[in-house]
Amino acid sequence: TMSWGYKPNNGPQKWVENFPIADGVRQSPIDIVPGQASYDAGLKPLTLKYDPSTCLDILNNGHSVQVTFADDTDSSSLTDGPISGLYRLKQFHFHWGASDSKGSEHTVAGTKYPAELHLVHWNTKYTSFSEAASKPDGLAVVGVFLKIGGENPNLQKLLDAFDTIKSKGKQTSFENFDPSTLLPGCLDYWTYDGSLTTPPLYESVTWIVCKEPISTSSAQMAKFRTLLFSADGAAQDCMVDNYRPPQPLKGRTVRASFK
Ligand SMILES: COc1ccc2c(ccc[n+]2C(=O)c2ccc(S(N)(=O)=O)cc2)c1
Ligand SMILES: [Zn+2]
Repeated sequence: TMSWGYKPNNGPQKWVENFPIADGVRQSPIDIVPGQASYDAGLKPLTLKYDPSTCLDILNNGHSVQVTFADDTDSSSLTDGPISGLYRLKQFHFHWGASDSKGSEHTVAGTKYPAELHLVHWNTKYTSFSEAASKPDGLAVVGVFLKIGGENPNLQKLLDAFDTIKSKGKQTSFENFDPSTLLPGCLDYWTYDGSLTTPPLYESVTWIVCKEPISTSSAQMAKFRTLLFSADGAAQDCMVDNYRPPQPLKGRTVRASFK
């Protein structure tokens, strides 16, 4: 049997067949409607402390491009914001479209961005990422939209590694990258209780979506589209449109850290 993907025969409309939680009460992504978000003065600013020496490698996992971090210490962490305790950075990855008109998972009043960055952190009240991944307060993912503007020199460091990880299963060492260089200047955010946006779709994510996008160029977006869903030797299948569309809010409240 084929594993899950983003095509008509194995994509988001089919995931519920093997992952019934796809129709759950706190699924992600969602359409964020700023006018309906509730400003919460109790929300703290995000504290993101990243140590570039924890950066390990860059991988094509067949669904996205992922940069993985050493998470055996608290060196790269998320605290404050809407969460309590300390969450360690495990990895970051992206979702993007076949064209600049689509690609993000969250949307803002129906607006799609060409891509979305996810920085995945796990709650150190649990002993590991794997244990945390299925707990209701196990993960916190910071989402950052990418919009078409000037070329992004920090993003380029990632793109320069893409030729060596073109196909599924390829990975290469990637050291001393500082993920904070991919954060917007303003860290105002929306937050809500959600899920992983890919199978197993665990309802374990506190979502923290930054209001301000970072920039990328059309040429840089084209570089993302040179990656392949397929492994070496298989028919070349361009890695594009690896995003899940927005899911029903089902009564959830989206809070804003800003007025
Ligand atoms: C069997 O247990 C797991 C647990 C997690 C898995 C996973 C397979 C793929 C991705 N993950 C992830 O960790 C994962 C999936 C989606 C996201 S997302 N796009 O940030 O919501 C982040 C992280 C399997
Ligand atoms: Zn993601």
